[in-house]
Amino acid sequence: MPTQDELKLQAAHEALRFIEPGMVVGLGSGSTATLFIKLLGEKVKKGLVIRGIASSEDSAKLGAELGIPIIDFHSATEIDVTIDGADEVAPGLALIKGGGGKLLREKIVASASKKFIVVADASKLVQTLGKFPLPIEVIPMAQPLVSKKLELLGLHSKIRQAKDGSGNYITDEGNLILDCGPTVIEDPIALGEKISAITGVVEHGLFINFANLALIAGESEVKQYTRESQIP
Ligand SMILES: O=C[C@H](O)[C@H](O)[C@H](O)COP(=O)(O)O
Repeated sequence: MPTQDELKLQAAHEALRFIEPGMVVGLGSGSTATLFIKLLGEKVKKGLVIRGIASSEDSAKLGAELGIPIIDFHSATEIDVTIDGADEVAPGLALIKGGGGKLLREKIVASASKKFIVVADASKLVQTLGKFPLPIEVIPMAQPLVSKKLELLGLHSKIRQAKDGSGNYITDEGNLILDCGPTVIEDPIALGEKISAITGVVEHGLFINFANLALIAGESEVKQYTRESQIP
Protein backbone atom coordinates (compact mmCIF):
# COMPACT_ATOMS: atom_id res chain seq x y z
CA MET A 1 0.00 0.00 0.00
CA PRO A 2 1.41 3.44 -0.92
CA THR A 3 2.39 5.75 1.93
CA GLN A 4 0.66 9.10 2.42
CA ASP A 5 3.74 10.88 1.01
CA GLU A 6 3.66 8.67 -2.08
CA LEU A 7 -0.02 9.49 -2.58
CA LYS A 8 0.67 13.21 -2.24
CA LEU A 9 3.38 12.88 -4.88
CA GLN A 10 1.00 11.06 -7.24
CA ALA A 11 -1.60 13.84 -6.89
CA ALA A 12 1.08 16.52 -7.42
CA HIS A 13 2.36 14.68 -10.48
CA GLU A 14 -1.14 14.50 -11.99
CA ALA A 15 -1.45 18.29 -11.66
CA LEU A 16 1.44 18.80 -14.11
CA ARG A 17 -0.96 17.80 -16.90
CA PHE A 18 -2.82 21.08 -16.38
CA ILE A 19 0.24 23.28 -16.93
CA GLU A 20 0.86 24.72 -20.39
CA PRO A 21 3.68 26.88 -21.75
CA GLY A 22 3.22 30.61 -21.16
CA MET A 23 0.88 30.16 -18.20
CA VAL A 24 0.92 32.16 -14.99
CA VAL A 25 0.78 29.42 -12.33
CA GLY A 26 -0.35 29.96 -8.74
CA LEU A 27 1.94 28.11 -6.35
CA GLY A 28 0.18 26.76 -3.29
CA SER A 29 1.68 26.02 0.11
CA GLY A 30 2.07 22.97 2.33
CA SER A 31 3.63 19.56 1.79
CA THR A 32 1.59 18.51 -1.27
CA ALA A 33 1.93 21.88 -3.01
CA THR A 34 5.66 21.74 -2.26
CA LEU A 35 5.92 18.43 -4.11
CA PHE A 36 4.15 20.03 -7.06
CA ILE A 37 6.51 23.03 -7.04
CA LYS A 38 9.50 20.65 -7.10
CA LEU A 39 8.05 18.76 -10.08
CA LEU A 40 7.30 22.06 -11.83
CA GLY A 41 10.87 23.21 -11.16
CA GLU A 42 12.16 20.09 -12.97
CA LYS A 43 9.98 20.94 -15.98
CA VAL A 44 11.25 24.54 -15.97
CA LYS A 45 14.86 23.27 -15.91
CA LYS A 46 14.01 21.22 -19.01
CA GLY A 47 12.75 24.32 -20.83
CA LEU A 48 9.10 24.87 -19.82
CA VAL A 49 8.39 28.62 -19.83
CA ILE A 50 5.91 29.65 -17.15
CA ARG A 51 5.77 32.30 -14.42
CA GLY A 52 4.70 31.64 -10.83
CA ILE A 53 2.78 33.67 -8.26
CA ALA A 54 3.42 32.29 -4.79
CA SER A 55 0.95 31.96 -1.92
CA SER A 56 3.62 32.14 0.80
CA GLU A 57 7.17 33.25 1.48
CA ASP A 58 8.14 29.54 1.69
CA SER A 59 6.74 28.74 -1.75
CA ALA A 60 8.25 31.88 -3.29
CA LYS A 61 11.67 30.94 -1.89
CA LEU A 62 11.43 27.34 -3.06
CA GLY A 63 10.17 28.34 -6.51
CA ALA A 64 13.00 30.87 -6.96
CA GLU A 65 15.61 28.32 -5.82
CA LEU A 66 14.30 25.91 -8.44
CA GLY A 67 14.54 28.51 -11.21
CA ILE A 68 10.82 29.28 -11.52
CA PRO A 69 10.41 33.00 -12.36
CA ILE A 70 8.40 34.35 -9.42
CA ILE A 71 6.27 37.41 -10.12
CA ASP A 72 3.63 39.28 -8.11
CA PHE A 73 0.28 40.94 -8.82
CA HIS A 74 2.05 44.06 -10.18
CA SER A 75 3.05 41.95 -13.21
CA ALA A 76 -0.16 39.94 -13.66
CA THR A 77 -3.55 40.19 -12.01
CA GLU A 78 -4.87 36.97 -13.43
CA ILE A 79 -3.54 33.47 -12.75
CA ASP A 80 -4.23 30.74 -15.33
CA VAL A 81 -4.18 27.87 -12.88
CA THR A 82 -3.33 27.44 -9.20
CA ILE A 83 -2.30 24.11 -7.69
CA ASP A 84 -2.71 23.93 -3.92
CA GLY A 85 -3.31 21.43 -1.12
CA ALA A 86 -6.14 21.27 1.40
CA ASP A 87 -6.76 20.02 4.91
CA GLU A 88 -10.31 18.85 4.19
CA VAL A 89 -12.23 18.40 0.94
CA ALA A 90 -16.03 18.10 1.26
CA PRO A 91 -18.85 17.76 -1.32
CA GLY A 92 -19.03 20.74 -3.68
CA LEU A 93 -15.26 21.00 -3.25
CA ALA A 94 -15.77 22.99 -0.06
CA LEU A 95 -12.40 23.15 1.65
CA ILE A 96 -10.68 23.84 4.91
CA LYS A 97 -7.22 25.28 4.34
CA GLY A 98 -4.60 26.94 6.51
CA GLY A 99 -3.15 23.97 8.37
CA GLY A 100 0.24 25.43 7.49
CA GLY A 101 -0.85 28.98 8.35
CA LYS A 102 -0.83 30.30 4.77
CA LEU A 103 -4.58 30.70 4.22
CA LEU A 104 -4.66 34.48 3.67
CA ARG A 105 -2.26 34.68 0.74
CA GLU A 106 -3.60 31.33 -0.52
CA LYS A 107 -7.10 32.78 -0.68
CA ILE A 108 -5.85 35.91 -2.46
CA VAL A 109 -4.06 33.73 -5.03
CA ALA A 110 -7.14 31.48 -5.38
CA SER A 111 -9.38 34.52 -5.90
CA ALA A 112 -7.24 35.61 -8.87
CA SER A 113 -7.19 32.15 -10.47
CA LYS A 114 -9.16 31.10 -13.54
CA LYS A 115 -8.78 27.50 -12.40
CA PHE A 116 -8.04 26.33 -8.86
CA ILE A 117 -6.98 22.70 -8.55
CA VAL A 118 -6.63 20.92 -5.22
CA VAL A 119 -4.04 18.17 -4.84
CA ALA A 120 -4.38 15.81 -1.89
CA ASP A 121 -4.38 12.23 -0.73
CA ALA A 122 -7.70 10.51 -0.04
CA SER A 123 -7.44 10.98 3.74
CA LYS A 124 -8.52 14.61 3.16
CA LEU A 125 -11.98 13.65 1.85
CA VAL A 126 -14.84 14.28 4.32
CA GLN A 127 -18.62 14.46 4.18
CA THR A 128 -18.80 17.45 6.53
CA LEU A 129 -16.10 20.04 7.23
CA GLY A 130 -14.81 20.73 10.72
CA LYS A 131 -12.98 17.74 12.13
CA PHE A 132 -9.77 19.53 11.14
CA PRO A 133 -9.69 22.64 13.38
CA LEU A 134 -10.64 25.68 11.30
CA PRO A 135 -7.76 28.20 11.07
CA ILE A 136 -8.61 31.90 11.30
CA GLU A 137 -6.04 34.67 10.75
CA VAL A 138 -6.47 37.57 13.19
CA ILE A 139 -4.84 40.92 13.93
CA PRO A 140 -2.76 40.29 17.12
CA MET A 141 -4.19 43.26 19.05
CA ALA A 142 -7.75 42.04 18.45
CA GLN A 143 -7.18 38.38 19.40
CA PRO A 144 -8.89 38.36 22.83
CA LEU A 145 -11.95 40.12 21.37
CA VAL A 146 -12.09 37.80 18.38
CA SER A 147 -11.72 34.68 20.56
CA LYS A 148 -14.62 35.86 22.74
CA LYS A 149 -16.85 36.48 19.72
CA LEU A 150 -15.93 33.12 18.21
CA GLU A 151 -17.11 31.46 21.47
CA LEU A 152 -20.53 33.07 20.87
CA LEU A 153 -20.56 31.29 17.49
CA GLY A 154 -19.78 28.01 19.29
CA LEU A 155 -16.15 28.00 18.18
CA HIS A 156 -13.56 27.36 20.86
CA SER A 157 -10.25 28.76 19.64
CA LYS A 158 -6.59 28.28 20.51
CA ILE A 159 -3.71 30.52 19.44
CA ARG A 160 -1.43 28.49 17.18
CA GLN A 161 2.09 27.98 18.46
CA ALA A 162 5.25 27.95 16.33
CA LYS A 163 6.63 24.44 15.79
CA ASP A 164 10.11 25.52 16.97
CA GLY A 165 8.75 26.48 20.39
CA SER A 166 9.55 30.18 19.89
CA GLY A 167 6.04 31.32 20.89
CA ASN A 168 2.97 32.21 18.86
CA TYR A 169 3.00 31.27 15.17
CA ILE A 170 3.22 34.46 13.10
CA THR A 171 1.87 34.52 9.54
CA ASP A 172 3.59 36.00 6.49
CA GLU A 173 1.48 39.13 7.10
CA GLY A 174 2.46 39.40 10.78
CA ASN A 175 -0.80 38.08 12.22
CA LEU A 176 -1.87 35.26 14.56
CA ILE A 177 -3.72 32.07 13.68
CA LEU A 178 -6.60 30.87 15.85
CA ASP A 179 -7.42 27.19 15.42
CA CYS A 180 -11.12 26.56 16.07
CA GLY A 181 -12.67 23.23 16.88
CA PRO A 182 -12.85 20.38 16.01
CA THR A 183 -16.51 21.08 15.29
CA VAL A 184 -19.21 20.15 12.78
CA ILE A 185 -19.68 22.81 10.11
CA GLU A 186 -23.13 22.17 8.64
CA ASP A 187 -23.35 25.45 6.72
CA PRO A 188 -19.85 26.68 5.81
CA ILE A 189 -21.12 29.69 3.81
CA ALA A 190 -23.15 31.01 6.75
CA LEU A 191 -20.35 30.33 9.23
CA GLY A 192 -17.78 31.99 6.97
CA GLU A 193 -19.94 35.12 6.75
CA LYS A 194 -20.34 35.28 10.53
CA ILE A 195 -16.60 34.87 11.10
CA SER A 196 -15.72 37.50 8.47
CA ALA A 197 -18.11 39.95 10.19
CA ILE A 198 -15.98 39.94 13.36
CA THR A 199 -13.73 43.01 13.39
CA GLY A 200 -10.13 41.91 13.76
CA VAL A 201 -10.56 38.78 11.66
CA VAL A 202 -8.39 39.07 8.57
CA GLU A 203 -9.48 35.83 6.82
CA HIS A 204 -10.70 32.33 7.58
CA GLY A 205 -9.75 28.96 6.17
CA LEU A 206 -13.13 28.06 4.65
CA PHE A 207 -12.64 28.02 0.87
CA ILE A 208 -16.14 27.71 -0.59
CA ASN A 209 -16.68 27.94 -4.36
CA PHE A 210 -12.98 28.39 -5.04
CA ALA A 211 -11.90 24.94 -6.25
CA ASN A 212 -12.95 23.75 -9.71
CA LEU A 213 -11.23 20.40 -9.54
CA ALA A 214 -9.61 18.12 -6.97
CA LEU A 215 -6.99 15.51 -7.84
CA ILE A 216 -7.26 12.97 -5.03
CA ALA A 217 -4.77 10.14 -4.81
CA GLY A 218 -6.18 6.90 -3.44
CA GLU A 219 -4.69 3.42 -3.21
CA SER A 220 -5.24 2.50 -6.86
CA GLU A 221 -5.49 5.78 -8.81
CA VAL A 222 -5.68 9.57 -8.78
CA LYS A 223 -9.36 10.46 -9.13
CA GLN A 224 -10.71 13.74 -10.43
CA TYR A 225 -13.50 15.37 -8.40
CA THR A 226 -15.58 18.30 -9.58
CA ARG A 227 -18.10 20.31 -7.55
CA GLU A 228 -20.79 17.87 -8.73
CA SER A 229 -18.93 14.70 -7.68
CA GLN A 230 -20.09 12.46 -4.83
CA ILE A 231 -17.48 12.20 -2.09
CA PRO A 232 -17.23 8.51 -1.15
O1 LIG B 1 -1.64 26.71 5.11
C1 LIG B 1 -1.45 25.68 4.48
C2 LIG B 1 -2.24 25.20 3.37
O2 LIG B 1 -3.58 25.56 3.36
C3 LIG B 1 -2.00 23.76 2.93
O3 LIG B 1 -2.28 23.73 1.57
C4 LIG B 1 -2.85 22.75 3.68
O4 LIG B 1 -2.60 22.85 5.06
C5 LIG B 1 -2.56 21.31 3.20
O5 LIG B 1 -1.23 21.00 3.46
P1 LIG B 1 -0.61 19.57 3.20
O6 LIG B 1 -0.54 19.38 1.72
O7 LIG B 1 0.75 19.64 3.84
O8 LIG B 1 -1.49 18.56 3.88
